[in-house]
This record gives sequence, structure tokens and C-alpha cells, in this order.
Amino acid sequence: MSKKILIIDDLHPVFKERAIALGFEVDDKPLITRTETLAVIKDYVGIAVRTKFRIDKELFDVAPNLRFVARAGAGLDNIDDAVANERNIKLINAPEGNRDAVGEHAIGLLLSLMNNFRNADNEIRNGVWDREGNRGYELKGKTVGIVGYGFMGEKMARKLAGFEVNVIAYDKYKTGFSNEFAREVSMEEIVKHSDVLSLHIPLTKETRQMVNGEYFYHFKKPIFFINTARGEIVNTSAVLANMKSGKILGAGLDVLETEKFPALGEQPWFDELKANDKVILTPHVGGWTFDSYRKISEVLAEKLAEIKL
Ligand SMILES: O=C(O)C(=O)COP(=O)(O)O
Repeated sequence: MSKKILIIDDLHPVFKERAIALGFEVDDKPLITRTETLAVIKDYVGIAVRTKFRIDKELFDVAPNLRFVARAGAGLDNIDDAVANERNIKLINAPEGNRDAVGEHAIGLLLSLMNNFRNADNEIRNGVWDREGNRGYELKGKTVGIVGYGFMGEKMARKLAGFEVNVIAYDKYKTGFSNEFAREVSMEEIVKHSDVLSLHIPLTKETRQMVNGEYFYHFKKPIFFINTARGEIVNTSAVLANMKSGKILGAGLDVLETEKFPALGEQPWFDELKANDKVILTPHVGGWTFDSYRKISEVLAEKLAEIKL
């Protein structure tokens, strides 16, 4: 069987180089459409993807030779893992390649919120010099609650070490991970002690819309809320309602509930988010830096080398 890989997204060329060195034939087609992919995928043993479209049953059904999906990134939510497992199609991903980017981005959002960077900068550009209105908070001494202690959550904890904060972390599927960077706690302790909530969980059936009004209700102190994970995990209307009531002091969102830019007038919460100067929005670039672009492909190529066909 020929060992052909189809790349359907923009991956750093190092992936292709290393795959060729491993004996694969590689078609690098970052502009290929879904329809075109479905027409040709039968010829390939592997497909390398980011998040252009879902790798689902329809695709697996026309890919009899497919042995692996290589996800150039962390999240596997755009891949139907149940069908892949059933057909013995291996999934590899590369969270090691963009966890530094995500951790730095999350802390960047947090510091921006705590110091009113967005509002202060905007005011100065509009001729306003307001020191009192832009007084900030310090991270030092605060308790940062990390939910999800996988690659991303752990990196976030490590990066926070220099800020002299108290880092507590909860992971539903992991125990025994307390270390010098984070103390493992229950969700009850997260809601009791956190001044900051940062999400680092994957999007699954279970986590979709998990962070909703009921979730925020239990937090005891006003919090800064950071989401660099997936927008669909969070009910944005609940975030906005809790900002109004003062329970959420600021929200740093790298991801939106709709994932893509909502169409004009499509989502009322989007207008509210944009109008709120305690919200900072970035277009899902937390894990997407000039540095991670290469690192992701290097990690993916290392994992490709481990695959036995
Ligand atoms: O690695 C991840 O999970 C990301 O969120 C990055 O998504 P992307 O591959 O840049 O669409």
C-alpha cells in the first residue's frame, strides 16, 4: 500500500519535510475543499488537519485506506473520535506545540483585564486622561482557579508561578497532580476561593454549554473569567448577566460560542459583548503564534514517526 498523506490545512512545511523523510508521499493542499477531499481521500493512509472542516463519518466512509488523522493543534472536537476508534483509525495531535502560546495568551488577557488596557488605551486615543477610572488590580496574592489540568492547564499554572499567586486546579478526570505550581482541589474549592477562573477543558458532549448561569452561581467571590479553550463550552448570555450583577469583573475571551464571527444581528449577545469595556475579545489566536506554527508541526512529525502502519 502506498503511504500517502493529504494535508488539508495550513501546516508549517517542516511537517511535510519530516513526513517525506519517514517515507511518506505527501500532498500539501491547504486550499482543498471538503468536496474535493471526499473525492480523493480513498488514496490516502493519513490526513493532516487543523480545523477547516469536520473529519466525520461521511469522510471516514469514503476513506477505506485511512489509518490516521494527524491534528496539527490540540483540540480534537472537529474529529469524530468514536467512528475513528471503531475503524481503528489512529488520532494524533500536538498540544505540546501550542501550550506555551495558549498559556501566555491567557495570562495576557488576564493582565489586560486587571489593568484596563483596552479601555485606557481607547480613552487616550479619544482625548481622555482618566487615572482613577483605570485603576487596576494586582495578580499577586490572588487565587487563580484552573479548570482542566491537561497540557494547557498545567502550562498555565507553570507560567503563573512568577506572579506570586495561589494556583488551584480541578480536573474531573485526573487526580494526584498537585505539584509546586498548582494545588489539586475539588470544584467546590474552585468556586469558593477563586478570584480568577481560567478554562482549559476540551469541547465534548459533556462540556458543551457547561459553563452557564448555574455554574457561575456557585462562585463566592467576584471573578475575572478567561476562556482560551472553546467558545461552545460557555453560555455567553450567562457571562453577560453575571457581568451585570458584578459577579464577573471582566471576561477575556479568545473563543466565541459561535466559533466563527457571528453574522450581523445573528447573536444578540455579540453586540453586548462588543459594547462592554470589561470584555476583551481575540479571534481564536491563543494557540496560533509564529512560534507555535512551527512547533506544532515538529511535534506532529515526531508522533507520526511512532505510528506503525
Ligand atoms: O489547537 C487547538 O486546539 C486550537 O484551538 C487551534 O485551532 P486551529 O488549529 O488554529 O484552528
